[in-house]
Amino acid sequence: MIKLTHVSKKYGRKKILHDVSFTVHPNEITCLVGINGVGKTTLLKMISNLTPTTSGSITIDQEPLTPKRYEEITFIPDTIPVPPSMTINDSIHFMRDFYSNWNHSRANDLLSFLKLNRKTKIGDLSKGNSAKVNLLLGLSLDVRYILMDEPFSGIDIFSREQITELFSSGFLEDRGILLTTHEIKDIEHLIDKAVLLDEGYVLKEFNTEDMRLNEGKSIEDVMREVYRP
Ligand SMILES: Nc1ncnc2c1ncn2[C@@H]1O[C@H](COP(=O)(O)OP(=O)(O)OP(=O)(O)O)[C@@H](O)[C@H]1O
Repeated sequence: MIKLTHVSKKYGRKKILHDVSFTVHPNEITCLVGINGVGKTTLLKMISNLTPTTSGSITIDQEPLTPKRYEEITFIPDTIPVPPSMTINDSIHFMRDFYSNWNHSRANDLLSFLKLNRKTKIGDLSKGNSAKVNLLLGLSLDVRYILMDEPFSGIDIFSREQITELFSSGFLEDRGILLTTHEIKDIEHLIDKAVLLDEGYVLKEFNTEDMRLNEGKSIEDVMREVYRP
C-alpha cells in the first residue's frame, strides 16, 4: 500500500497542496479527481520522486520510499517521453535495454492488444495511438504500482474504448493503479476508490462500490454534491 500522510507541497512561496492524506491499495484502481490546477499531477510526481515533498510522509508498505523502492512504482505521464524520430519498436528496445524489470513478452502482448504497428514513428502517431504507446511502455514494466496522468486526455472515442478495455484486461491485474482523469464516465465502473481534491485539500475519499450500494450515488453524483456551491 502507498500511504500519503499530511503531505503538503509548495512551489516557491505558492502552496499547492495542504495536508493531503490518502492510500493507494494493490489490486485497486484509485482515481484522483479535481479541476485543472488543483495539484493532481504534482501528487503523482511526488509519489514518483520527480518533485520533492515539502512536508508530510509518503510510504510504501509502511516503509519510506527509498531509491530501491521507487523501482516498484512507474509514472506514465500525459505526454510520450520518447524522441519523435524513434519507431515504436525502437522505443520498446530502448526500454528493454534500460530497465531490468522490463517484461518483453508483455510488451509484445500489449502491442497486439492495442493493435499498434511497431514500425510507426513516434512523431507520426495520432494522439490516441500516442496515449496507447505511453501505456504500453509503462505497463510493460514489472512494477507493483502504476501512476497514470490523464490516460484519456484529448483522444477519440474509439481509442478511449480500447484503453477502457485495457483497464479491465489482465494487464493491470495485481497492480495498484493511481490515475487522474477528467473522463470519469468512461471508467467509472472500473474505479474502486475516488479521492476528491479541491484547492489543494482532500474533500472526500470513498470506496465507489460502498457509495453505490449504501447511498446509490455514482462518482459524478458525489462530485456534483461536493463541488457545486
Ligand atoms: N514546476 C512548477 N513550478 C511552479 N508551479 C507549478 C509547477 N508545476 C505545477 N505548478 C503549479 O501547481 C499547480 C498544480 O499543478 P498540477 O499540474 O499539479 O495540477 P493538475 O491538477 O494536475 O492540473 P491539470 O488537471 O490541468 O493537469 C498549478 O497552479 C500549476 O501552475
